[in-house]
Amino acid sequence: MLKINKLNKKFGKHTALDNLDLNIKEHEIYGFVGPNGAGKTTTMKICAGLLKADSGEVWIDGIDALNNNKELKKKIGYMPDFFGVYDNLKAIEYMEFYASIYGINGKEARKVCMELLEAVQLKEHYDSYVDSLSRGMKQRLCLARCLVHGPKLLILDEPASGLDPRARVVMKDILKRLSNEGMTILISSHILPELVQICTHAGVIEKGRLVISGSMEEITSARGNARPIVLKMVDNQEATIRIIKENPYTRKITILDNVVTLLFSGNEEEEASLLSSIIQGGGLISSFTREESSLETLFLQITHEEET
Ligand SMILES: Nc1ncnc2c1ncn2[C@@H]1O[C@H](COP(=O)(O)OP(=O)(O)OP(=O)(O)O)[C@@H](O)[C@H]1O
Repeated sequence: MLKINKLNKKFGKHTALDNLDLNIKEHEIYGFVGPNGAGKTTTMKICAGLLKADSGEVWIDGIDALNNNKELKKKIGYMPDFFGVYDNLKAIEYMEFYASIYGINGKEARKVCMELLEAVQLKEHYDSYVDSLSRGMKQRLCLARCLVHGPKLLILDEPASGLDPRARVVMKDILKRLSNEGMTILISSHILPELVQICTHAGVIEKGRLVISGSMEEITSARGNARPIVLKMVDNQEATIRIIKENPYTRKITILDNVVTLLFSGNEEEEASLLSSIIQGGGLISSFTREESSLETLFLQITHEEET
């Protein structure tokens, strides 16, 4: 459904995309994960025909997307991370405005728009002003607007950002339903546990390159049995970190606030010995657990890793 070959984009001297390859098949919900500035938005904007690439190819449902903007627009629905809404319009007027852009008018527009409002759980709000809707509702309205012309590929840039947990669950359910109905979805997010729940496939992008891609199972097992030790430091962090770094079985260490994620090659005994030396060294920690390998730890490993 979406095939990207050797895509390149520079902003001045800065390389945003560096020979990026990506392949998403029909009906996949593909999570696009990467740290700030990795190139997610740039990739999505190029796929949506909003930004010119320097070189490379993008194929969407058989269309050469970089050279066929008109056909491309019919194939995709793009929801940006920051979206404008028309606050002085009612929800149904907002939808019908977008429908008219695609040549859908009158009774047909009303029917299509009401169906879509129902699909995003906003049917009862069809007559409400957009500015009276909550952030989650506005985001769902924006999603409904992206669907008005029946696209085959949805490109969603951080659709859950700024949403409270309940609104995220609603958004997730809607996306799952769309996928079950045949939609292919490319979705970027920093909220990694959420991507794990919703996505069938994922890829991690860093510095404009795809560093890993595949089904969720393939990805989480790709790094073997890299089950990290996660520990929470309460006090004397410097001593704890020094002791961990000095341990001969420490392979990689990631520190985010007071949480250390550690790739450790030792067995259970060596693990216990590490814990004991941290405590003897004056480190105060509130938890020390060996976790399952997950997309989140993999992401940390790939993107924030610090060689020891
Ligand atoms: N219009 C622009 N002009 C100059 N540099 C840009 C422009 N747009 C993006 N960049 C740079 O290109 C790189 C990739 O940016 P991009 O927005 O694609 O990253 P991202 O993965 O979407 O990040 P985030 O998660 O923060 O949204 C960054 O270093 C960014 O600063």
